[in-house]
Amino acid sequence: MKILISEYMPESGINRMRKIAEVEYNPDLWRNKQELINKIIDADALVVRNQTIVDQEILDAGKKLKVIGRLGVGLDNINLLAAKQRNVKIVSAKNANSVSVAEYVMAVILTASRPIIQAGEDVKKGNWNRKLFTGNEIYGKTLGLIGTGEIGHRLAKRAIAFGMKVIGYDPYIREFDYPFSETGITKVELAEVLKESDFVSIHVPLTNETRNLLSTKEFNLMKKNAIIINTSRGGIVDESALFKAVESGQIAGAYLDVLENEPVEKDYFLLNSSKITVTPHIAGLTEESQERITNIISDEIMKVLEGKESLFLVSSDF
Ligand SMILES: NC(=O)C1=CN([C@@H]2O[C@H](COP(=O)(O)OP(=O)(O)OC[C@H]3O[C@@H](n4cnc5c(N)ncnc54)[C@H](O)[C@@H]3O)[C@@H](O)[C@H]2O)C=CC1
Ligand SMILES: O=C(O)CCC(=O)C(=O)O
Repeated sequence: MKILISEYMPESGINRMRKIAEVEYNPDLWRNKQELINKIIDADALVVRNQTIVDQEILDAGKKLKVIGRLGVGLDNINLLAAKQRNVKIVSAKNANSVSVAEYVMAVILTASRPIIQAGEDVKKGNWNRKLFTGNEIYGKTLGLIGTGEIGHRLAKRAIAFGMKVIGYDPYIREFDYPFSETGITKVELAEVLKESDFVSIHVPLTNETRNLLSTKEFNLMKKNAIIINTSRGGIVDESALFKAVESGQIAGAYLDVLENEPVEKDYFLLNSSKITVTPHIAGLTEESQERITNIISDEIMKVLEGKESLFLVSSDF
């Protein structure tokens, strides 16, 4: 059997899978579609992160393909319907990086509120500007969540521990899975999240419905001091409209871990705003989450290839 890995995977997972199959590891393969097509022809399994676009053409080429392992959560880079039609199973690492993303968002909220890095740099210049670096408390501020699933409810728990009020919009959440009484999130409509929040954090998948979910109309509802945090997917926030909203002072700023087209060059227009901070899709990337994800995905791929039951199969009911 052959397992093809087209993006970065920690060595421990690769070695685990070598016990049952030949493993071809090429972390840059996602960049070259033709090479991926050539290599997938005799692969039984494919392992990807979020950069390999697994479209119909790739799935057509993968005649022997039985399973795709997603080293993470978001599935917007995989044509799920085409995979289902070809009986290719998908395993994903549900919630294995949720704590990492929740902690990243808390770090952003604290960074936006207290200029510690800037104050430290100023002191190194020989200054002692105490008043200049007066910050804000996050205690009593409102965090608005768009999407209250695995990441959203973990973030709520952490924000509530800091004394924040947490409201959330998620029309599809199942109360049975995530009881709001236990998560501490007050369930509201999207407009209320936008009107009431000091921080708006996005935690929904990229779908036809969520593409450009936040654009000019939505920014116009927001407070002037509000900060948008997007760790979810580029494409959910309309980037041109965001740039205008931030530069015109309609909202205070944005922290984006994800962009519509990744990676970007240094002249990318969003990087020209001093009020927008972009990080290179790292919210879920910690040593701990990577170990969890690697173990789950390598184990689950082997289970599928050996005909055993996997509890990490993505539902084909979409
Ligand atoms: N930047 C990073 O490193 C990472 C990014 N992600 C992204 O975060 C997303 C969310 O991850 P999880 O919380 O684990 O997923 P999840 O599936 O547990 O939660 C997503 C929630 O969004 C809700 N939702 C779906 N459509 C919606 C809509 N139109 N309006 C409002 N709510 C809607 C669902 O009901 C669900 O509760 C992933 O799909 C992925 O794109 C996930 C992990 C790491
Ligand atoms: O760490 C990665 O490769 C991507 C994480 C992510 O975006 C996800 O899990 O959906």
